[in-house]
Amino acid sequence: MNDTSFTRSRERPALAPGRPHLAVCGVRKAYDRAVAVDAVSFELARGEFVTLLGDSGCGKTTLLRLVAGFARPDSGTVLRDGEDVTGLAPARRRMGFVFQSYALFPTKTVAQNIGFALTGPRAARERRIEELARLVEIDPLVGRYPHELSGGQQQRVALARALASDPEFLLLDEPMSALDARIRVKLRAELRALVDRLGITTLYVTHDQEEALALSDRVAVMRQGRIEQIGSPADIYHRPATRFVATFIGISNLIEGRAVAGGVEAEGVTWPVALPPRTAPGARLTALFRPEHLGLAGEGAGIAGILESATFLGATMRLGVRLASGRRIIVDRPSVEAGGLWPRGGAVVLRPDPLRAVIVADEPR
Ligand SMILES: Nc1ncnc2c1ncn2[C@@H]1O[C@H](COP(=O)(O)OP(=O)(O)OP(=O)(O)O)[C@@H](O)[C@H]1O
Repeated sequence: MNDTSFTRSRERPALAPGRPHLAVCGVRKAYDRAVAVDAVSFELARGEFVTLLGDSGCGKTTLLRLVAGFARPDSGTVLRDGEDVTGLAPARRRMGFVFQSYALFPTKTVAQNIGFALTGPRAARERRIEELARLVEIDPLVGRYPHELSGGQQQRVALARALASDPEFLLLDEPMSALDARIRVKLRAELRALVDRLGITTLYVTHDQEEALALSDRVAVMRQGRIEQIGSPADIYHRPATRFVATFIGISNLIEGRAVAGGVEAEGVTWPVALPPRTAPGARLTALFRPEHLGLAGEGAGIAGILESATFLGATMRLGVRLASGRRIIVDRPSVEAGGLWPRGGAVVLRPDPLRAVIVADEPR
């Protein structure tokens, strides 16, 4: 989006360092048949981009609506700069919203949609609409009606409308889900650059793990109304706390076995991994090996198997290895490695990287 000069109309008070811009404290919301959000707590630092990620029905939208003020929690509080805003109307929270289903007004032009909530003298409103249209790169289209726009263009208008009130926060609920993959990737990069430039604190909802990892400073993985883990994309991917998070994000080889010196014994071999402190010998554990955490060789020391499948994915080869126990392990190797030649049906050995594997808990602690 355009790098136009976009200045905030109000000065922000200086904050004590470390005070969260937004804090959600023990928020719960139940409907007749379901607890949609259950004792959720998290914080957003000023300017931070946090994504709520989870399957359909896990409570993402409800949580966003509670933050926005469209729904009231049964218990818990929402704090903005330390001030309790739980009872405040949405319009008074200094938050802008973009929802997947937040349809534009069909009988209003782009300019009228963007300026819908603007007040003040006409000339100032028109200047502001122009500025916002330039910001999201729809300035040539301001005279059009929504049905004359592509899906991506409509979401740009929705974004400009959300920014019109100069919000401190942007809340977005699956804003890209109606768009095709190429537009989605382009628009999300632009969105991130835009909120960074404006210094807006952003809470984003998606069920798309790739989108969450690509966009966010931190990702909150939700399951059944709770946040199961919140952390940087690298943390969530490389150090998932639970089995659920490990399987929800990326591809995982989960090895269940018993603690022995140097790792976990399973499938008749020892899988090298650092054990948590004070692990009792013989304790049941689950180790996670991502596909790229496993080296592969034609012979030598390692875990023996048969190469069953090899799929060319461009940068990587995805290899399926069958162990003597019958267990199938997925391995990703750079496709340039070994000349990219992996004979199917041949004997191979797996070489797990002990520095990369982690132990995951069955349930959140
Ligand atoms: N207004 C409502 N009345 C009754 N139950 C509701 C209401 N809104 C949500 N729920 C229930 O609360 C739970 C969480 O719903 P929510 O829409 O927050 O999930 P979600 O993670 O956003 O799902 P999706 O990705 O499908 O939008 C679901 O079981 C849902 O059926």
